[in-house]
Amino acid sequence: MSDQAVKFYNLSLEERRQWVAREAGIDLAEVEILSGIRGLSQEQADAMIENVIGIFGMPLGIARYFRVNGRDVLVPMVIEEPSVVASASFMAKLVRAGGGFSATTTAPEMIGQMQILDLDDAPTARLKLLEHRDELLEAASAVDPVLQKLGGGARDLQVRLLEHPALGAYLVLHLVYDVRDAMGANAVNTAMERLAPRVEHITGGRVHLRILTNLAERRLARARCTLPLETLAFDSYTGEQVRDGIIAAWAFADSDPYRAATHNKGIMNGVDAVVIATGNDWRAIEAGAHAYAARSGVYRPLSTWGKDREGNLVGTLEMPMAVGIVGGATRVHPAARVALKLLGVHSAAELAEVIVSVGLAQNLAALRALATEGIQRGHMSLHARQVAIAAGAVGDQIERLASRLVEEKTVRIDRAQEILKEWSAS
Ligand SMILES: CC(C)(COP(=O)([O-])OP(=O)([O-])OC[C@H]1O[C@@H](n2cnc3c(N)ncnc32)[C@H](O)[C@@H]1OP(=O)([O-])[O-])[C@@H](O)C(=O)NCCC(=O)NCCSC(=O)C[C@@](C)(O)CC(=O)[O-]
Ligand SMILES: NC(=O)C1=CN([C@@H]2O[C@H](COP(=O)(O)OP(=O)(O)OC[C@H]3O[C@@H](n4cnc5c(N)ncnc54)[C@H](OP(=O)(O)O)[C@@H]3O)[C@@H](O)[C@H]2O)C=CC1
Repeated sequence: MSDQAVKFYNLSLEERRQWVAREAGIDLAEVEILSGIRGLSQEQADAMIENVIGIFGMPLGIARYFRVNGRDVLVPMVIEEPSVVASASFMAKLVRAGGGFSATTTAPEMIGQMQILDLDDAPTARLKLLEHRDELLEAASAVDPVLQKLGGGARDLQVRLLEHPALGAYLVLHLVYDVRDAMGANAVNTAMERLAPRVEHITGGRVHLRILTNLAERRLARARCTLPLETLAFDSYTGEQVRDGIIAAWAFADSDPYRAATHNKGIMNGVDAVVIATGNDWRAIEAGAHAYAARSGVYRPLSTWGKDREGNLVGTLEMPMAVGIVGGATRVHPAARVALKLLGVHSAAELAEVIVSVGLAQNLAALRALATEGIQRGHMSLHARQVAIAAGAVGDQIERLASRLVEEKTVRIDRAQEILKEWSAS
């Protein structure tokens, strides 16, 4: 990046837009679309969902310093929570010193599920389906010739035998479908609905539900980073102390689901913000993440933290990442389109690699703070501006009041209101 030294957060909004346009080599007009100045129109919103009466705004910030697989990337993040964008940038800066994030993905394979009921003999029906595997895969691929031409289509078919007191023995057919650069829900759901009559014919049963699973365990994104001790030391904390503190914090999450839930929430702070900015379905990503975290039967952290032979801190994150760069709102929402351009990603896999890196950075930020000075100093000092606004501050008062709250170490709305009263009385 040409201008690493600039204190981005000290620039005015307009200067930040100009800086982003310059850095990313995109038109200022496009940055204005990303910024919402000329973003989603009422008419576009009206066509996206039902009963529209307007557009709900959210802040969009840019995380700096990310280097993913050797490529510098400015990351658009949509989030209402203070300190997330700042801490993502901070951790990306630290990780950069150790070479940046390395990220990979598996094939973009989603799984569709078909529930088959009213079977005379479920185990026999299962084998019959498997005997027709090739025919069913061919039929499923033929449903979407465009996807097939792009190299996607049906990849595998599995049949599970399940039992429930309400149903007795029944079958669940899994269709593994390569959806290329889409999130893929529509392609998979269409294929499942088309296959159903043939599956009923083969099994003699009744096909009930036909829908993809959000436990996209075949579509994983993985990121890792290595932090030398000198990048971890700060204030009175040595690199060893910070490293070991982070590892101990991770071990807590790895042995306690109550902590793992919060640990993973920190990861999702980063993941969701980019997923939303790019017009992707964050409920799908959330559902997949938590189901994956609980896949062993115990809810566990999605990341790991340990040390390598040289004593460096090493972090990894692995999670399902069903995101697209086509389909859904990704090409409909004008700001999502510019967000994808800013990220410079040309495939769903590349997007997933950036997102999982941001998730890992966010996890590192929270653990670093929790394992040392605690979360409140950094988080609350940035939260103070929101508290000031909630208390009724406007214009210049916001920054002034926020600074005073941080100085007093009392970032509370009642105190903010008191100060505002004092100011209006004087
Ligand atoms: C908040 C910081 C970054 C401050 O950290 P600091 O040490 O005060 O920051 P600094 O002034 O030394 O600046 C370091 C870098 O941080 C960034 N930075 C610094 N200030 C700003 C700002 N105003 N606006 C934008 N960026 C900022 C910026 O990149 C800067 O580098 P520079 O660009 O100057 O060379 C740090 O304390 C931190 O990382 N804290 C963790 C915050 C966090 O994790 N927040 C998530 C919300 S809490 C939560 O929801 C999840 C949780 C915690 O429960 C999860 C869990 O339990 O695991
Ligand atoms: N459980 C869940 O998570 C569910 C989610 N959804 C929603 O589904 C939407 C996402 O579905 P999705 O199928 O991704 O979206 P779309 O159906 O909008 O777009 C995907 C389609 O784009 C076309 N396409 C063009 N180029 C490519 C390419 N390079 N790679 C892949 N496809 C390409 C293909 O269609 P074609 O071959 O026809 O040209 C493909 O089927 C989201 O809005 C989500 O919220 C819906 C139901 C359930």
